[in-house]
Amino acid sequence: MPTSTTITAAIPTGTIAAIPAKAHAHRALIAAALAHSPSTLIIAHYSEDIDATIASLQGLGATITKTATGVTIKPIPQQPILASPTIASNVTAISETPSTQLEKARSINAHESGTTLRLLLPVSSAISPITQVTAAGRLPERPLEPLKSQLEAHGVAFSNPKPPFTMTGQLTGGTFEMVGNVSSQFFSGLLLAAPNMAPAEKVASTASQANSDETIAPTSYKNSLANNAVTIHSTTPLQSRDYVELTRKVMADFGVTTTISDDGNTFTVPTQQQYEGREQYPIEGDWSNSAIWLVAAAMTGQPMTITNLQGDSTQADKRIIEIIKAAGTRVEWLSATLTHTKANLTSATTSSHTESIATIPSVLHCTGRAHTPITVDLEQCPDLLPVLAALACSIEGESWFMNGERLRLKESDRLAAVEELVATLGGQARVEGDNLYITGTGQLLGGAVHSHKDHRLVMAATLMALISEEPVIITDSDAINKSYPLFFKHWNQLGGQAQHTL
Ligand SMILES: O=C(O)C1=C[C@@H](OP(=O)(O)O)[C@@H](O)[C@H](O)C1
Ligand SMILES: C=C(OP(=O)(O)O)C(=O)O
Repeated sequence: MPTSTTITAAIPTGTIAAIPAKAHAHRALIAAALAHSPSTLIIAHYSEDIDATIASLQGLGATITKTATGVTIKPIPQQPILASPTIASNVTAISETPSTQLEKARSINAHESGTTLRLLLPVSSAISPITQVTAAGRLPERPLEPLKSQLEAHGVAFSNPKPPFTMTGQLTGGTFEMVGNVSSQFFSGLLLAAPNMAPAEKVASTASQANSDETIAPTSYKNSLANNAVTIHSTTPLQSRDYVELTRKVMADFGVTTTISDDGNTFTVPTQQQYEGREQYPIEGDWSNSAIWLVAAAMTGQPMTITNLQGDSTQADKRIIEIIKAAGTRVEWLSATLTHTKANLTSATTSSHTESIATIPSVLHCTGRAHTPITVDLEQCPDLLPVLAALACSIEGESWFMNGERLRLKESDRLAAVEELVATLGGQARVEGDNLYITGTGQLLGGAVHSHKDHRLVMAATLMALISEEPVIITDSDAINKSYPLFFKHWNQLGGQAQHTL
C-alpha cells in the first residue's frame, strides 16, 4: 500500500551497521546458483531488489532457502528440465514443437530491479532454451539495448522488444561488442553468463534452431568442447566500471577467472571454467546506502559511526568518502577498535573469510559539518547523486554534478527528479545538458514532495528535511523498500523523526 512519510529536522546521530550490499548480493546469489556445488551466503537483511534476484533464480531452477543467518543455495540443475503437463500447456503459445513443450519454461520476474534483469538475461539464455521474463514499474522502459542486439546476434530471440517477453534460443559465446555508456550491467551479465555459454562453433546459433528438435547439451559438455574464450568489449570508455570489477571479484570468489585489457575496456573469460559453491560467504556492507548516514553527518556536523564497511571494497560508491572529505567533513577509519569490532562481528566472524575481514578497518567515523561546495563526476558513481544533492543544499555556494546522462535511465529520470525535488523544497537547482548545478544556502523551506517511486529520491528528501524550516512530506515513500526497507526504522532509532501515514 502506498505510504506517505513526514520527516522533521530532528537529527540522527550515533552508530549504525551498514546493511548488506545489494550489488554484491545479486552477484553472489547468481554465481552460487550457477555453481556445481551448494553455497551458503551470510546476509543479514534483504530488500525488494535482492528478493527479486532470489525469486528469479528460483524461477530458473535454483533452490534457495532463507535461514537465520542468510541463504542456502542449491544450484540450478544444468540439464533440461522436464515440464509437468500444466506448465507445458502454458508455454505452447511461445513454442509449438514437441521437444520444447517438454522443456519447462523458466521464468525471471525482475520486478523493478535493473540489475536483476540485465544480469539474468544473459545468464538465463545461456542455460535455458526458453525463459519468460517480466518486470515492473519503470523497468520495462529502461534500456536493454545494446545488450539485446548482442544476445540476438548470439542465438537468442525475443518475443517483444521490452518486458514482458519470452526469450528463446541458447546464448553462444565468442565476441560481444557494446558501447559502454548505457549500463555496465550489460557487461556484468555477459561476464557472469560466460562460463555457461555454448561454444560459438559447436552449437546452433540462430534463434529458430531453438525451436527445432535439438536438445540443448549440458553445460559441462559444451564447455569441454570449447577452445576459445568469451570476449566482451566496450567500444567506448566503460562507465560505472567498478560495478564490473565487483562482478569480476565475485566470479573469482566463486572460482571463475577473468582478465581485463590494459585500457580496461575488454574482458575475457577463458572457457572450461565452472563456478564453485562457497560456504559461509559474507556479503559486504553497502556503500551506496551508508552514504545516507555519512551525508547526514556532513550536513549537520553531528557525528556518525558506521560499522561493517570494507575499506578495500570495489563498490563504486565508496567514493563518498573522498567527496565528503573534499567538502570539509572529517572521515576516519577506527582501526583502534578493530579487536573490539572483530569480537562483535556477528555473521562475518563465522565465515571462512574471517581473517581478511578482521584485518580490514571496518568502522568508519564521520564528524564535522561540510562547508565547501562539491564537484562530482557522476560517470562512475551515478547512484550517489540524490543524497549528494541534499548535501549540496546544506553548503553555501554552487555545487556541480557533471556527466549525469545515465541518471535519466534509472528508477526515475534522476536529473529531472532531483532538480524538481530541490526546487519544490525551496532550493535552487538547474539541469544544463547532462550536468546538474545546485546553489546551496544551508536552508530549505520543506513541504510536500513526490518520490517518483524512486528509493534514492526518498533518501534525498529525508536528508533535506534536516535543513528544512517545515517538515518534509514524501508521498510513495515505500519506494525505499527497493534497497533499504529498514531505512526509516534506522532513522528513528538514531534520533531522527519520520512518521508514516497510509
Ligand atoms: O551493476 C550494478 O549492480 C549496478 C550498476 C549501476 O548501473 P549502471 O551501470 O547502469 O550505471 C548502478 O547505477 C546500479 O544501481 C547498480
Ligand atoms: C539504479 C539502481 O538499481 P537497478 O539499476 O538495479 O534498478 C539503484 O539501486 O539506484
